[in-house]
Amino acid sequence: MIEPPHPLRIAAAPISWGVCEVPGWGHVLDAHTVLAEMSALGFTATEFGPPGYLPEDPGARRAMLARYGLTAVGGFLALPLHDDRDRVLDIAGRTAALYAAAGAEVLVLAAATGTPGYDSRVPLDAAGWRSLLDAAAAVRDLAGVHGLRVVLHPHVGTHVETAAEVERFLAGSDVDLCLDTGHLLVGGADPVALARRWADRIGHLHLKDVRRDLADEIRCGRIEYSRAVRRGLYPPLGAGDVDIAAIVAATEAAGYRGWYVIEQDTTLSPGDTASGPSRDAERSLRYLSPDRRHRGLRPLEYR
Ligand SMILES: O=C1[C@@H](O)[C@H](O)[C@@H](O)[C@H](O)[C@H]1O
Repeated sequence: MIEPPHPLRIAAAPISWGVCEVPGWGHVLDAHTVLAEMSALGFTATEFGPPGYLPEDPGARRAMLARYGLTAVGGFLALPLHDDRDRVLDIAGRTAALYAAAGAEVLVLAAATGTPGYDSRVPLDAAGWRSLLDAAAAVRDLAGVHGLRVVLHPHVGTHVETAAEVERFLAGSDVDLCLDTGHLLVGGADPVALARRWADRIGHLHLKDVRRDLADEIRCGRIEYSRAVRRGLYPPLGAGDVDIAAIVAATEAAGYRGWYVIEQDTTLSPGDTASGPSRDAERSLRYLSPDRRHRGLRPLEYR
């Protein structure tokens, strides 16, 4: 059993406190509350959350994070890459400028369908795929001008969702991957196998654990994605069916030195406080912590 040879760069994300880009997703806690919770748990970096959650002025955004001892990792941006290229590039360009000026490193792109939410989609045809791949490369170039790394995030209810679509994207593009362990498993991929096979294409990581029973129900169409999230699709790291330790081992062995963002997508109801999500985030942090032994936990096995 080996501990990783250097500290992992661990970061938080607002989605773990229910802050999501999907309209009507659930009760939204104010940003100060969420940042204070991250800080109290010892996080020193975070993703941004959806547009409008943090100040739109980059200096104000950076200062707000700094007030809680946090620096910027980057953020998630779901755009209909297959459609309306000018609009997509306009939004991506403005977002990249904001992210970079606020001190971020990475822009996490998803291939949105164009309809809100992630509960349904119609797969793309060949022409749609060509536009998607082309726009992803254009976003990568645009954001590169600002010094940002662009990665494509496979996501349920987007055009890069299933195992075959992830492979198709990787084979057809040189834009790297945000390996989101949760969405990959829900989409039917094996995140450990993928982490090993495409280790040199991983530009960013979202660590999620998943309940496989609910993931199977989503894939069979028995339950909508948003309902499965409400029913606890994503438990804290170590409490679900994803072999997180094997994934970290694979990426570390391949020389990955980027961020490990802990994400436990959740929804809150009116009246909910931050305490439930914070308890879960603490549990995930403990799962990843190198001093697990001192906390009475079994060391992670980095094979
Ligand atoms: O994985 C993710 C989503 O599930 C979620 O929808 C987004 O809010 C996150 O930022 C993203 O990283």
